[in-house]
Amino acid sequence: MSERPVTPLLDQVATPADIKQLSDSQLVTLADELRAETISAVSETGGHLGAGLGVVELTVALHAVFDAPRDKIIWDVSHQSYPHKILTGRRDRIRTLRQKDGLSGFTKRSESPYDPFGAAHSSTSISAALGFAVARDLGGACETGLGDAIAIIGDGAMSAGMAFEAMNNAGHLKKRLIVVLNDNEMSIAPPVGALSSYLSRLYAGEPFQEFKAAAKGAVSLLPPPFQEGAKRARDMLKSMTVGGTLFEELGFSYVGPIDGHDMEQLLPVLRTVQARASGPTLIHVCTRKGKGYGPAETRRDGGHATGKFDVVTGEQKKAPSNAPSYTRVFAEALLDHAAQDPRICAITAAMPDGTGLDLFDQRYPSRCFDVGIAEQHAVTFAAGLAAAGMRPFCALYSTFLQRGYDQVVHDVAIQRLPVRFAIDRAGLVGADGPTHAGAYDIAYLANLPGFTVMAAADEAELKHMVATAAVHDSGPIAFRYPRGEGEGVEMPAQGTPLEIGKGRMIQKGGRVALLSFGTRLGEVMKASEALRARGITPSVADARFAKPLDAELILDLAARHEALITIEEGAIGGFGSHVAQLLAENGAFDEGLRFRSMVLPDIFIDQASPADMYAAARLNAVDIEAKVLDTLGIARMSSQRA
Ligand SMILES: Cc1ncc(C[n+]2csc(CCOP(=O)(O)OP(=O)(O)O)c2C)c(N)n1
Ligand SMILES: CC(=O)[C@@H](O)[C@H](O)COP(=O)(O)O
Ligand SMILES: [Mg+2]
Repeated sequence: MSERPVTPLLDQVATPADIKQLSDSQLVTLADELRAETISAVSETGGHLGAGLGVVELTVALHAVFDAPRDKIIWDVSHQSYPHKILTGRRDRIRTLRQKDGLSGFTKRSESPYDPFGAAHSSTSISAALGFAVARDLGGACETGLGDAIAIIGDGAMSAGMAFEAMNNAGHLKKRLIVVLNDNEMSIAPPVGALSSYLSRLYAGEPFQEFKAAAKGAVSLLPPPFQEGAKRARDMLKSMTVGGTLFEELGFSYVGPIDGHDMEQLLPVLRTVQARASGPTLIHVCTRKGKGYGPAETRRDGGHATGKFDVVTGEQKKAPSNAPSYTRVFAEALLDHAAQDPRICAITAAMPDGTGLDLFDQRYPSRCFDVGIAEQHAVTFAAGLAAAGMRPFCALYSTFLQRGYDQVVHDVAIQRLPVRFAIDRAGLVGADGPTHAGAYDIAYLANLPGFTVMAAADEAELKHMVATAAVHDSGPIAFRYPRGEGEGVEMPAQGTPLEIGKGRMIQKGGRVALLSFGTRLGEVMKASEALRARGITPSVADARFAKPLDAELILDLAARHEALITIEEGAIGGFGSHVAQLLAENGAFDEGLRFRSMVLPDIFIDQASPADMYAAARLNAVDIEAKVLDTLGIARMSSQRA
């Protein structure tokens, strides 16, 4: 395959209207070209590859049959939306995907009228589509008009409670709503759970071929209300879905399963549903993640996400690094503790590899739980385990823990249950952008009575924090750490539990104290070096705890310096706010202390490299240096940034 594919039909498609001019056989060719273009683009940008490749035919078929943007095509998670972007006027920018100032890796309302609803967290599509459908029937207004609402949701995303809340409501409201269940038998990792087994049973040994043969007369293959009476249809449906499906019980007409890579099945089924559906309809489409690109198809994760790669060999182009990732440090530290303590168990919500718990699962499968995309359940399940004397580590990305917040408050904190929250991807994560930023956990956890909240300054600290959490039985405890590699510091042979609520002095200086919480400590030290060259040696401390605060350390810093500046990788309302409260309550401002708090700005920062995102957030060394100079009232003649 050449790096820049030859794409004569794709070249004719500026918008979906052009697709409607093509014959069915041309649509098959268009799909091939679209697949090649997707592979080529992602090879240059990196990103989510496998899911998009799995829906190439479905994307073409949807745009051929439905009338976007009037009809609302809503991609769940939307990591599979790159082919959709190529067909909807964004092909000229597709090679900017996930880059600074480029296209988002997800659907985004501000990016295109063909993205009626933004996403990146899973299982929201059916709810959103139902909202559009109900608004349409209530006479709502939208610039592009309101037609059909079509949610495309994966089998992994379908396992989340929110999808079922939406199905439950949709089945009750009985509005015309189309759900395409894209079943590739994959989440990021192989899917888990009873629903996954159920879906497999729905098509185990099922008659794709028979369906294909008969698909041209698809009306006769479809269930009421699409077609009454055709014996052949009834017989076929019987063999496809013995005894009615769960979806039918929820009030949906169920169509399928069909082969989602076969236009001869997709097009007639979508056309028939488009022409005849009157209520909620679920089309069960079977696809393969990574379809049509060998290196993706053969990967364990179906090529879910990739760095830049060589199209011909599939080889990734990422430069190797010597520092261990924070995730790995966490995972290995937890294994050490689990070896000593059979009460330790681990929970992930569909991210075993991303959280490092795949290692735990290999070593201690009976104590490791992948609960699927179900963060709410993960938290309360962990609470139950804790209440019964286990020592659960609930390992979630900061951004996904947001979904389990009521459970954190109601099931964990109020009951003072010792659930250990290992919060990965804390801070800005780079190419996934604002939907995945771990920006809020400090604020939303440190405000909870009885919660202990830590942030690791480096990978050695992380090891100590895992040890701290392992023995902390008096209430909930969280420790946060970022995506990516550590600082390359020397590692202790084993972690040592930290004294709860005690920070550490890193360097003693004068005039200004820099109080860091988390991995900005490296930038703080760089800023300190730059300031030293200007004749200012700041004191530097690592707070380690946002809750409980080290009041003694902080008040002492306040008493001994003209200025105190906090730095954290979190939104307003977090560590700095707690420090401000402490200082105010203790009269530190009355004594004339100049206090500044460096936090993530009150905006959603678009995707870029983490360093660029931190530059946008003004949290890099140069910004810390500038803040010190401003705070001390020193002119910044040679500062690097105005
Ligand atoms: C709430 C939430 N939890 C976890 C994730 C991480 N995540 C992104 S895609 C994905 C797997 C989705 O599987 P599926 O819906 O089957 O789509 P596929 O990739 O197989 O097409 C997961 C777990 C997420 N985006 N949102
Ligand atoms: C779409 C999604 O939510 C995940 O695939 C996410 O992009 C993974 O992020 P990491 O690469 O940080 O594991
Ligand atoms: Mg899937």
